[in-house]
Amino acid sequence: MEKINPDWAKDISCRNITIYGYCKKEKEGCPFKHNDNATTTTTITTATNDVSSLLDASEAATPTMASVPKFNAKVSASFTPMTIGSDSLATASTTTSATTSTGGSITVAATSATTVNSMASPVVDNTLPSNNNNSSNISISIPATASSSNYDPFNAPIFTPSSTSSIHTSTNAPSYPFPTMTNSGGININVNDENNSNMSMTNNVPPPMPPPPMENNDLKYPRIYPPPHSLLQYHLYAPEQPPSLKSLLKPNERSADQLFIPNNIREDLTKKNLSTLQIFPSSGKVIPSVVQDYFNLVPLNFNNNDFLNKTTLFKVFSNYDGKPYVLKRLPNIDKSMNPSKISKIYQIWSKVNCTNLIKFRDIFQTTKFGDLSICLIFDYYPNSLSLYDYHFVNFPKFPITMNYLWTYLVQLTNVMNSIHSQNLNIGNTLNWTKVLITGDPGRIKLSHCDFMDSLFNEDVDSVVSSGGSTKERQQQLDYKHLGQLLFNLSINTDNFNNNNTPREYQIDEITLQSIDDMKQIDDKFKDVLKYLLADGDVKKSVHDLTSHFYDKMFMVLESSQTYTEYIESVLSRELENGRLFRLVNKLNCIFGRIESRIDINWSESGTKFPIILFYDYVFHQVDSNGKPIMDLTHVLRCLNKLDAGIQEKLMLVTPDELNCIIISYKELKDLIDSTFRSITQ
Ligand SMILES: Nc1ncnc2c1ncn2[C@@H]1O[C@H](COP(=O)(O)OP(=O)(O)OP(=O)(O)O)[C@@H](O)[C@H]1O
Repeated sequence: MEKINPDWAKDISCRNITIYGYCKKEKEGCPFKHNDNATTTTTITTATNDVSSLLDASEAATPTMASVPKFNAKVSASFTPMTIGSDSLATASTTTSATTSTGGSITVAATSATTVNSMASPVVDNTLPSNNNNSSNISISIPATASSSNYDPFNAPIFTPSSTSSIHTSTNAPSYPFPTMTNSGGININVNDENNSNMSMTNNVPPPMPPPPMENNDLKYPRIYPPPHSLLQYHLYAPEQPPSLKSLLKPNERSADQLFIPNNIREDLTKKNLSTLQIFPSSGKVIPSVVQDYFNLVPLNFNNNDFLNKTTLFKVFSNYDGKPYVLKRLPNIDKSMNPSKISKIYQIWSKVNCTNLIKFRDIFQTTKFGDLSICLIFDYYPNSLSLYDYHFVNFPKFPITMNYLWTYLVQLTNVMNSIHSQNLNIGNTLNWTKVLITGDPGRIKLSHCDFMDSLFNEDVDSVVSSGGSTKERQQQLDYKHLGQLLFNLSINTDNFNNNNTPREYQIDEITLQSIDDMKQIDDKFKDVLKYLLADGDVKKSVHDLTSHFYDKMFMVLESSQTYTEYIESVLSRELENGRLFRLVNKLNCIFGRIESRIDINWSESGTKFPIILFYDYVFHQVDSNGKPIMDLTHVLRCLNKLDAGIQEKLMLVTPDELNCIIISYKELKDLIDSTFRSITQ
């Protein structure tokens, strides 16, 4: 070790004080200055090889945070391997093996020259004295208060997003289709706007909502939901290639878009997520903010222009399990309704489990809407459209083909079978506004059964009466309702080409002749319609019904399975994302922690130092001019090798290129795993 000149050392603050808050060798004759703890600007001299003092000091008591300089990863361990013949490679190759880590397998090579401990170099001032070439005097500014560690997120001022978009103040902005009323928050909601009562929603994604006119400007919530800046930009993803380029690809080649989820599926799922997460500026008066166990009410049937007195649908979140549900409110309930009837309805209907029926979850009475309402809770299927909207209203319209008709028939037979087997009936809710399309290919769910009838008209015991003639008659009527629905869809297939409102025929308007007259559907389907709509004493059954189209059930099964396999293959492309995300999370959890700044294990001679170098090697690559490089292939390759824990070795070099570590991915993986485990225990 070089002898230290006490004359100049006495004016220089001891590095151990800076790093650890005290110096073990102070009483043993350490020549550096020790009585200057209060200063916030320190000078470190690195002209010595005093690594041992650094190590010794670490064995003592825990230093205080305030005296510890901030570790700056950016200036510590970023290295890009240079081309052969460059200076740095020459430096690296002339290194001599000096120390070995505790694991025994991590080789640290160090030059005879002394290095600055980058762990202890927070804010570099670059005020290097020009008269001393061998030593690096670096001025370090330590903030008087460690701002990051003192930050208290709970006491920080609340951020209230606000938008300056002119749309908020525009007097021409369309208003809500709700009754005019003023609430405590100053929201003025206007119902009588004819232009807006038919608010069209492509794929049922509500457009960004324009704000209601404000009475005062003190409102603290964002006025557009979702805020425009949070809408995803789909075009940022790999666009599909034109067919001409696609055909040039060899069988083993892939274009960028083929490596990811197809754009249409991603867009669809993203829109669904967006709808699920959408919130509404509830003031607590017009729409209550909490109803029983449910909160964040967002109206779903925007066309409802008698908001207070009609049945209303809301998307809600459950306070119990955090999932989204649909709350259907039946207003103005008779106060004399027996609560036991309500609970019986729940017991009966919640038992029905069928993939083609939206699950009924809960029922309760509430006065939160200003009257006595009954609320029914169902599963929520974002962006689902009724058959009517899907085929006749929404843009683009989907033409009704024979395949759609068979698919619908099979699925609706399935739901009818499930409901009848529980001794229940569907009722007249089996129509094209209550059957929802929830996905491809033509996946449908019945959204609602006749709860109203059960609640208001029937004796609740008749709802469960088994084999009773009333129930049987109602079940037989379900076949007619199914026939009516399918007939209405069939007869309006041509409606796709014109803009006429589709005509809805009542059961008694449908004749055998009108079925025969339909040119657009095949004879087999006509037979099914005739069976469903036939009058007479013959008792209809699901068994007899399916005998008319059992071969079509195979077709539906086939298309459903093919689609499932397609979706599985798409899913498998994204499989690695989760794995790599977990790995990146793991790395970020252990890297750059405040406590690691004072931990000797994370110092240049510590066992964890390879993690710092590896992190910079993966994410902070620079080119030979020091310019940052963004090479995702490099990142992916390194992370995959790390995850696999292969034996391949890599050389990690400190930014000053004076030290390097040769380590295998396997050793790195073990090191990262053990470090992660130690902080999660
Ligand atoms: N469970 C659900 N998940 C997602 N969206 C739904 C659900 N139920 C209904 N919707 C959406 O709400 C729209 C309106 O549904 P529905 O016709 O049942 O309500 P409504 O107009 O209040 O009914 P009613 O005719 O009883 O007044 C549907 O077309 C569908 O887009």
